[in-house]
Amino acid sequence: MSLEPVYKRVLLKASGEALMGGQGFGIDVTVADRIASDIAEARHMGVEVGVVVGGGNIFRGVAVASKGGDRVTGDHMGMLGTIINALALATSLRKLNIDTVVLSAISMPEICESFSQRATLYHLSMGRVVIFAGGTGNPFFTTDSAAALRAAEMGAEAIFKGTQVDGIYTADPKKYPDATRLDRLTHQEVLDRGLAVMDVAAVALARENSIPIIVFSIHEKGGFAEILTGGGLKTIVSDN
Ligand SMILES: Nc1ncnc2c1ncn2[C@@H]1O[C@H](COP(=O)(O)OP(=O)(O)O)[C@@H](O)[C@H]1O
Ligand SMILES: O=c1ccn([C@@H]2O[C@H](COP(=O)(O)OP(=O)(O)O)[C@@H](O)[C@H]2O)c(=O)[nH]1
Repeated sequence: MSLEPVYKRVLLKASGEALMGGQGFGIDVTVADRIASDIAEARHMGVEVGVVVGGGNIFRGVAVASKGGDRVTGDHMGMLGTIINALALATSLRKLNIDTVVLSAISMPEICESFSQRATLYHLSMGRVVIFAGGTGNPFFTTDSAAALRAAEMGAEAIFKGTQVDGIYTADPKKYPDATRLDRLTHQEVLDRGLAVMDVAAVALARENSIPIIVFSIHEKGGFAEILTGGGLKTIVSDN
């Protein structure tokens, strides 16, 4: 029995670290395949899906800068990492016969299409999963900000932040095991309480555009579909 989804058009943010699985670096194909199967389930329910993939499993600009490298070059490396991840996830989706297109914020026409809002809306209307690669295309930003930006551009009803933990806690649960999960917050509360599950710029952009953020664990098989039908463990960030 499959339940009706509560949402029709959503943006899923999958962190690069999630794709790494148990490895120290790179992409674990079994994890990419599993995340793809969750996205396929959403498509089979008729939900239109845009995906922003992170790149933290390959490079982070700050890590390059902390070892004496140039931050902007480091961020360029990070953004290229997100494109590698996007191609891997697209491959996993196509293995499941899910029509998928990669749109990159950094033009590389031999490899994938360039991002535009017009292309995004066209591909969504054709029933394709749209994977947004290259973050925002600018250094000093994150793929969380790209998620908020693309969600606004595609008219997503909500941002689904698939992460290592099953919601927003009173403090980072990895550092504070006594922290408790919060069911509901406003964007302003996330900012005021410094709940660092998503960066400030991303939360502020989502707030400006009245887009709810739903934080859930990307590691639960079938979790995305469950959250889409209104169930599952999660935190909802919304102003109403
Ligand atoms: N208040 C909080 N509630 C939940 N997670 C938090 C909180 N503060 C920090 N975090 C951390 O934020 C991480 C989620 O961000 P995510 O984007 O998945 O990871 P990364 O930034 O490494 O890519 C969690 O793994 C968690 O350790
Ligand atoms: O708009 C963006 C998005 C990403 N990045 C770079 O790409 C890296 C990987 O992205 P992110 O850290 O957001 O990935 P995630 O934490 O989701 O794996 C970042 O550290 C930045 O160096 C960037 O410069 N601009």
